[in-house]
Amino acid sequence: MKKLTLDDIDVRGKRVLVRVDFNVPLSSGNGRPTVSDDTRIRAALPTIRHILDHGGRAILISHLGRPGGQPNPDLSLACVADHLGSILEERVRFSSNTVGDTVREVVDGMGDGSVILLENTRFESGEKANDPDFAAALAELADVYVNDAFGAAHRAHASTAGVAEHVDVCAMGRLMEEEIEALTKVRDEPDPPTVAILGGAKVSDKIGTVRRLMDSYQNILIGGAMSYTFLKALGHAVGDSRVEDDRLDTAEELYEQADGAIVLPSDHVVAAEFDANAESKVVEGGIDGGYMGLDIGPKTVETYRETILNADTIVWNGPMGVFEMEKFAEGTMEIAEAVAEATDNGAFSVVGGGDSVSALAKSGYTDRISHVSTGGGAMLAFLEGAPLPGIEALTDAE
Ligand SMILES: Nc1ncnc2c1ncn2[C@@H]1O[C@H](COP(=O)(O)OP(=O)(O)O)[C@@H](O)[C@H]1O
Ligand SMILES: O=C(OP(=O)(O)O)[C@H](O)COP(=O)(O)O
Ligand SMILES: [Mg+2]
Repeated sequence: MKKLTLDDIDVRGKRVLVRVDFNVPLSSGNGRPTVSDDTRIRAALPTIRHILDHGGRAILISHLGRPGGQPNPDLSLACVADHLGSILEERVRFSSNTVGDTVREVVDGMGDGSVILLENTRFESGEKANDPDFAAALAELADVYVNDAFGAAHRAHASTAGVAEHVDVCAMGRLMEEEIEALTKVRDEPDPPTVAILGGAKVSDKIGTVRRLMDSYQNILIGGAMSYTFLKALGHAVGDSRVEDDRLDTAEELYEQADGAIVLPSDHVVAAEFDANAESKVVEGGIDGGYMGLDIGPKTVETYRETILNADTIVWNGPMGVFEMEKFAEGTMEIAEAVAEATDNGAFSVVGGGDSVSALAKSGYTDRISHVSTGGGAMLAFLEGAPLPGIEALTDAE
């Protein structure tokens, strides 16, 4: 079912509540945190610009990280408001409250063509619970609602789904439109040979995707923390690596069903501590107690590289290791290079996810990828054909 877009709505003089995905990586040196990768902020600019240029008032809402329904100063969106102001070249106000009388007064007093960012929606327990009262409180700030948060479209939360039940006109933003168009191509007509590369930390979210991707993707290369849940399930020693113990059965079942399509790392970069300065070494086979796997090893890189260079369609979500730390970044950087090379040779490549895109930017290969998606979990959910609550909730177009 087609949904309303910005072209179908009149924003002039209206309070436009825009859900964006400003869940961006931050780096905190001394003092206030700063945005270390602003891909998701830049991706929302066309929607924000459209609203301002058409005399609307943009009220931006987003989550940042996983604060668990409690205020947490380390996950405040204040620094994101500053960053947005500098790239938008407009004054961006910030509200340290997300809902309530004070916010409503501020929003009601906004001039046409002005913009405000509200504090992290996940500081409120009603956000993830999709609590109708919290959704209604958000809706009080809106004449129309726009969802441009593709990266969070797989979440049925108050700011991504519930709020739409309380607002008459709910439309997609430009980024949402663009993502759907680009990803429909890799979902519906992927040219073989196909490869999906999956890694990162959000194992429980993504492991189920493997089941669906197995139907359309011939090779599934696993890296990152996800590897250790699979390896442990198959009886390998994984030491103190990050494992989701309640997914072991799923992992084993998937591996068997895949009949060779799922490939796991054969060597690892390990360390005794989760620390940028920890001493690291490469091990093959099992990982001893006291050590944790923090990156894929050189042999694994070589095997994965070969498969990637042979592919005509490549989808990648999730870093191969803790790329934020120099010592554990190499696997991710090498895989980024292989994907860029394959793309130069004619493959169609899609890389998605907040952290994956940040890793890609670090590698310098962003411009050599066919489509860079702002969604990780959302992109995988879309590719497996699951309905995305953040899209479903919007108003149907005639
Ligand atoms: N072996 C590992 N152990 C612990 N964390 C890991 C490991 N490999 C990758 N990670 C972490 O996974 C995070 C990104 O995961 P995720 O959010 O799932 O990816 P994306 O944002 O691209 O969808 C990164 O912060 C990275 O440090
Ligand atoms: O960063 C996000 O997803 P991603 O890590 O899969 O790229 C989205 O903002 C969703 O965040 P969530 O997985 O905490 O709901
Ligand atoms: Mg992430």
